[in-house]
Amino acid sequence: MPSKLADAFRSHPVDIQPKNLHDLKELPDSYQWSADQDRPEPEPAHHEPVPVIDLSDPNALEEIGHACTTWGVFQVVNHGVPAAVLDRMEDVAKSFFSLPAHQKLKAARSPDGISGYGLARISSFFPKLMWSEGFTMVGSPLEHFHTIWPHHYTRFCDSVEEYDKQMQNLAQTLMWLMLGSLGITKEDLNWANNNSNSTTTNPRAAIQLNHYPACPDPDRAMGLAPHTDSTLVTILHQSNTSGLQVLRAGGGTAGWVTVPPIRGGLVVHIGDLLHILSNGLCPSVVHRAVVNRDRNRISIAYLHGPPSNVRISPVQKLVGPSQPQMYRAVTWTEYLGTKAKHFDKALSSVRLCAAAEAKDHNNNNNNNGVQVG
Ligand SMILES: O=C(O)CCC(=O)C(=O)O
Ligand SMILES: [Fe+2]
Repeated sequence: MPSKLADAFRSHPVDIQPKNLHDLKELPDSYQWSADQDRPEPEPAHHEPVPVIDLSDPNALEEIGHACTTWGVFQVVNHGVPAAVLDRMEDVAKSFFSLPAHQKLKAARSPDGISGYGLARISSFFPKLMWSEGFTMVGSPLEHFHTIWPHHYTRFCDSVEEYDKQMQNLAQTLMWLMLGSLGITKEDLNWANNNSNSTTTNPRAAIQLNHYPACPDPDRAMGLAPHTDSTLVTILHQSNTSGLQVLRAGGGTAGWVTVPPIRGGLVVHIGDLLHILSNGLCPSVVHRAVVNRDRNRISIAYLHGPPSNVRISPVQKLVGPSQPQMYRAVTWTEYLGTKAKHFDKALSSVRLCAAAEAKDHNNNNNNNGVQVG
């Protein structure tokens, strides 16, 4: 098993080249999703909105606990990350995606690599292509940026570094709030207390830039197919154009719910590793991105995971006679490899006990048959 994050996909190369989607007047057949392939359908008229939590509110802990155990997603405001830092990062993404195709391809991700420009890796699990392009950064983007912008790379690198620092702090804060709401303290998780800041040699995060160009036939296209993130938590900044939808499971209100962009707000997704850590108490949210006719959309995902040598398993405090341990221990790199191989079956492939069948949200009957991974 590879131990470095950058090696996670060595055994599962994906070689699908991005195509230039700008200026296409019609949706090519290879991008036309049918209804049984989760083509975006209208949102249910009455549904609860995704919770918006003010981190400066004294009730924030309680609200986070509720959002984590029910939705697996929430938005945060008053989170302390300056709007200018978000704006500068959005500028990096816009500057990159507006480059001509041949320039972007200078930073192409290799088929078995993790960093660089390309289509979402999950494309290989679907018969149709997604209407998007992405750029993934694990560790410093310096090499790629130097190639693309020989004269301006320092400015762009600085914006990424600043964003990374702010997001790392916020991710830690959110993790402790989420775990705190489940009664987990720092004493229960030894690895999480080690705050050695060796992020360049031992990345605990990836930054994923996504671009969804305006689309001539948005109702038949898919920006990013339904999936769960292979992280502890993901913090998502979306530009002022909506597109993110989360799957609300359960009862009469089941369906896709749009997460409207809030100026300065950030979306927090629970990832599969936090689902494992919480012994299934917190669902990792199934989400997707839809596209629209007139506007380009940018999103920036900060994918936060554990240090690469740490094996994530259910916290012992959450395991007992009535709550058997649901998952075996996995490192982040191992889990990424498992996801690259099994996609929507990745969580069940690390599951230990039958009780998990009933509890695991990804296996319930209300998920409308979508692919989760
Ligand atoms: O663009 C979005 O809103 C979703 C992006 C996303 O889910 C991802 O990068 O994993
Ligand atoms: Fe995602």
